[in-house]
Amino acid sequence: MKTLTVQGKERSYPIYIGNGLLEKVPSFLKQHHIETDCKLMIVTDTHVAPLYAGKLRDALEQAGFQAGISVVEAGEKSKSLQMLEHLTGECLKFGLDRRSVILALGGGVVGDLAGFLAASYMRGIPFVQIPTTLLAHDSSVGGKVAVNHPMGKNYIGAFHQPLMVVFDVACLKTLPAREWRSGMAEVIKHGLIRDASFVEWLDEHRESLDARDHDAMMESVYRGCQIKADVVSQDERETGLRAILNYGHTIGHALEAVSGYQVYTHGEAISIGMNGAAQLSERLLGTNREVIRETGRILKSFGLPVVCTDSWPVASLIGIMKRDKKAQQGKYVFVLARDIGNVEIVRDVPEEEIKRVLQRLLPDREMKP
Ligand SMILES: NC(=O)c1ccc[n+]([C@@H]2O[C@H](COP(=O)([O-])OP(=O)(O)OC[C@H]3O[C@@H](n4cnc5c(N)ncnc54)[C@H](O)[C@@H]3O)[C@@H](O)[C@H]2O)c1
Ligand SMILES: O=C(O)C(=O)C[C@@H](O)[C@H](O)[C@H](O)COP(=O)(O)O
Ligand SMILES: [Zn+2]
Repeated sequence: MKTLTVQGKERSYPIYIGNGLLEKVPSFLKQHHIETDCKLMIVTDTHVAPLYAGKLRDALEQAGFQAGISVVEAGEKSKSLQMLEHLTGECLKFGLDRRSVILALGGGVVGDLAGFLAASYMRGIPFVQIPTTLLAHDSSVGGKVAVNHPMGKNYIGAFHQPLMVVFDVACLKTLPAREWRSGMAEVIKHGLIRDASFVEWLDEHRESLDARDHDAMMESVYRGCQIKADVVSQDERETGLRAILNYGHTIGHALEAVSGYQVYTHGEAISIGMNGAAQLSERLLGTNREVIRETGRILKSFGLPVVCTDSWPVASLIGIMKRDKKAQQGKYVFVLARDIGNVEIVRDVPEEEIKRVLQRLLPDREMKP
């Protein structure tokens, strides 16, 4: 097992990464002074529940804990206020109090939703992130928890750091291929924003990663989490540096929202968004063409899309980007690439430049005005 630490302003917490860690959750809880008289609620989704919820509950019950299970429909649609209200009712019925702990067992959807439940239940109770997707190496670390609003992604949320993150890489073996690839987008993102040698490593280990070789999974999750933890430890609440973790997200979030969360996975949208951001970088920072080519090449080599096959109205995309959380006084803020492994935050990006790049990402001219 490997361990990383996220240094928070008020509190630090560990990220445990290893094989077969689900069974160890009870002992991790006890190490963190969660005693068996604290009620637990496992929040999970309809795909993950039959695979891992029983196993986790059995381990907890054997150790003397009392744990309920709440299952939400798999998919982004569950990141909603309605689902939050439903889960709050489940917790009340099960008798959770302020000493209780929520266990988020699943991908980023469950992590964001159950994390926000923990942030708001009785004004805040502890929670543990137990990620089961590759992408959740990103979402489980850093304490951004949220649900979506009909007008866009993650508009209703909080910063609420978990008690710990327990990443059992064995869970990744059952992940559908498309979700594996989607997770690779955020792994690659971590390399692109901070560590060119990690991008090289990913490139060299593509075959073992595609085969989900244990050592390759461990290394990619470890290095991805390490970069995320390092950034979050320096800027927990996104007052500056942390915004670099949003590379590809200004366009990516707009694509997810415009398509009603039905067409792209988060990682696919972010992949297209990173290609768009790389292209903007050439225009606005004079970044070398080779960086743009390399960005597209590495994403494509992991089976990720870099352009849209469906067409979306540019005006709608622009409208959503205007409401991006990084935007200030109506000005677009983008994370742009100087080089592989080196990005910067650029304020006041001209709308014409964004439109120009969108034209290159979209297939059908008729839909573009
Ligand atoms: N909070 C953050 O910092 C942060 C960071 C990145 C992404 N996110 C959010 O994360 C969400 C995307 O997360 P995701 O890609 O994990 O999606 P997800 O949670 O929807 O999981 C993807 C799919 O895989 C299934 N699944 C999960 N684990 C499985 C397993 N081990 N075996 C088989 N199937 C499994 C799920 O049921 C789902 O159908 C988005 O809402 C995104 O906005 C948040
Ligand atoms: O942790 C962060 O900070 C990130 O930006 C990580 C992103 O991968 C993630 O998708 C996050 O949820 C985006 O946050 P938002 O503030 O743009 O909604
Ligand atoms: Zn993301």
